[in-house]
Amino acid sequence: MKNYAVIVAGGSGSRMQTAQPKQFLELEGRPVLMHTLDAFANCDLEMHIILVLPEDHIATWQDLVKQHTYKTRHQVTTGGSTRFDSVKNGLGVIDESGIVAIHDGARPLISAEVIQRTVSQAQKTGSGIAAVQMKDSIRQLINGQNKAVDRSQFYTIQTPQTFKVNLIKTAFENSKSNAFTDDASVLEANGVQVNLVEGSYDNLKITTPEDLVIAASILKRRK
Ligand SMILES: Nc1ccn([C@@H]2O[C@H](COP(=O)(O)OP(=O)(O)OP(=O)(O)O)[C@@H](O)[C@H]2O)c(=O)n1
Ligand SMILES: C[C@](O)(CO)[C@H](O)COP(=O)(O)O
Repeated sequence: MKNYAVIVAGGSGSRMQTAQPKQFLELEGRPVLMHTLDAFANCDLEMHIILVLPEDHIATWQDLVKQHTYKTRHQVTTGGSTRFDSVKNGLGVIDESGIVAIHDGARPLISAEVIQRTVSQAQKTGSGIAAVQMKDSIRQLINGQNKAVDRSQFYTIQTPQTFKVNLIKTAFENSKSNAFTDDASVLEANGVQVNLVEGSYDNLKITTPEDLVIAASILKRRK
């Protein structure tokens, strides 16, 4: 069965508040996205990598590829106005059955172990979603009052979110909304229960400026 990775990097990174979208910013000497793509290229699953980029930043990426003499094989397609639309465009490139790992370009610290865990689970059950248990105490707002809740009942959801291709393509095609923040929710809304696997606390999403500092220090620790 063929393995695909759809790396979504079609966002504008508004919360990062930088001139360039965060996926192109430098992290330990290379753009964030190159770390992300290489994690999939080097994970021993022979993945066909599909990179989803904002239409108006394809030239930015091409310049970076030249500047870094970047050789990792990948296919580029354009994103849409929401994450859902970008994933749908990425899935649209795939015309064979197999397994697809959908991953945020903005999660450059993903490890081979977590990728492999999601792929194995998806091969067995149709889906494998990286998740970690909450570490903080949490409270829920109910009718304006905040109430303590049992954190052992809650997970923080990450990517990769990995699926059998036919299952997730059908869910995206059937969806009437594009307001989902992740792919597991699209499958669930199509009536299919999703399966979680252990993610990693290292697998942070670069969202606000301090995340870049934390990511750089994790990469230094790995050297
Ligand atoms: N239209 C969009 C929006 C988001 N993404 C991607 O989805 C991932 C997770 O989204 P998020 O962190 O929210 O990225 P942005 O939308 O770029 O950030 P922000 O919400 O701060 O603007 C990122 O890799 C982002 O590039 C995408 O491919 N297409
Ligand atoms: C898909 C995701 O990374 C799972 O944690 C997340 O939902 C996407 O990020 P956003 O900031 O909610 O767009």
